Amino acid sequence: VEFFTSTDKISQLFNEEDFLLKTFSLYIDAEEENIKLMKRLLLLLQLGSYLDPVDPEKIKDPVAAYKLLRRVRAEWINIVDYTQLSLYQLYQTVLTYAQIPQLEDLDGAASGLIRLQEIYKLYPHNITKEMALNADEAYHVGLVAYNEDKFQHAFLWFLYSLDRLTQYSVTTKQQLLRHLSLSSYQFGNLPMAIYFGQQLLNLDPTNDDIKVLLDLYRRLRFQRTSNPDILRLSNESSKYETLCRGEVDERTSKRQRALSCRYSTGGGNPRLMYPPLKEEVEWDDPRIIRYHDIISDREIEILKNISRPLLSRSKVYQDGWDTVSQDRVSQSVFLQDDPVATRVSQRIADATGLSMETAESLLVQNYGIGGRFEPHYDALETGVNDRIATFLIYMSDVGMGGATVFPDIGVATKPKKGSAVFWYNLHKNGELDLNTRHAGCPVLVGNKWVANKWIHEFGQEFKRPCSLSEWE
Ligand SMILES: O=C(O)CCC(=O)C(=O)O
Ligand SMILES: [Fe+2]
Repeated sequence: VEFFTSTDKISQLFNEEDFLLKTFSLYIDAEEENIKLMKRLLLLLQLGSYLDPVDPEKIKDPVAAYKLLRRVRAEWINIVDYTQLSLYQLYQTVLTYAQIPQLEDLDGAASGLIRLQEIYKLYPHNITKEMALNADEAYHVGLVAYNEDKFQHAFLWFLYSLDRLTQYSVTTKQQLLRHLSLSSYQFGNLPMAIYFGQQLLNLDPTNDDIKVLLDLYRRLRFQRTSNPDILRLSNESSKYETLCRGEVDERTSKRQRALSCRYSTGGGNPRLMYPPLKEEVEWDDPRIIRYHDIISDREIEILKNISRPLLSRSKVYQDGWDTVSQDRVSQSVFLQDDPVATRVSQRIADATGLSMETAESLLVQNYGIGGRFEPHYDALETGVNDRIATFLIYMSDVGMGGATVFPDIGVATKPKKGSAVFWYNLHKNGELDLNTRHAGCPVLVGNKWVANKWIHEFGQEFKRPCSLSEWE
């Protein structure tokens, strides 16, 4: 199992740990019992050989020899049996089935922290407000950042680690100074690289490796002038990141405020008479509609419970393949033939007026540490029967972060439990609507559960007539 890509999986670790502790304790008790038995056996055998020692003289007697062979064999078979009683093998099997976080989980979780830091512009001490990392943990996060070529973030984590170094830390001051120097160099701040290199050399005058590096840095220093401030996080960021942080520009929010809200019965659909749908237009072009209270808390609980044991790492469609990607950190499952999913699907059909005949099964998703889905189109651009529309249901509120954002139009929709957003990915002429590019922002605090319904083109011919116009 993979843990870091689903907060729900991580919460299962509580049970897992409980199980591990209990079975370990049982195993020790059983082994203890076994050792007691073996000690008693040893005593008996020692006693037997004392009372009835092997007498070389007697061996000449064939009957005595026969008896001796029998006795020794019986005793040793007994010992072999006793030692095989050991539960070691069995316990090993239990351990191989136990779900212990892998190294990939630790690296993935660290990578999630770094992504949060990038998008929300956080310093290590902001991100670890409630719960401080110790020097070793911070060093690990720094190394992961370094390996991802995020040298400024790595530097800040190494500095944080240095600050927290104690006599109990496994990480050494030498390691940290070296990495502070290396990441400064990689980031292009040579004075800082030289400063930390020199500190290391003072501490460890025989370190030839750092002598060579220092020499290089000093020579480069005279050739290069760039001197970026490694201690300050830059203010530049993409539209996607700005939206994730909730910085919406004035024009967008004005236009958004001018949009409308209404109750709808889907043109007199009896299933929607009571209660009627609560529709809110979140954006006009492309039209993004929010449906409030489209799914009940009870239905949400059922969908989550069914999905929980079935979740696995989400993939992205790339060059004809579904592949695991850093761009999509979540776990998900397509729910087939589930009565609640079917009921929800019917409600989506009623709300949108579209046919669900060719739609995909409901996809339930849970995000992990820094869980996200980087900007993408839902349409797969396969040419035929593409994903004409998306119905995205929010099955949880999210403490902080986790908005769905559309960077090309500057719109962010916040998760609100029980509500959904709906939009067309394709124009009426079948072309991809380039403004529907969107992303799920990293989850900063809390759990994020969503369910997607991807609706396809076939079957919508009379429900959403196509157009020959270039403009629709
Ligand atoms: O989680 C979100 O807010 C967006 C999810 C999404 O875009 C998708 O699953 O295609
Ligand atoms: Fe999407």
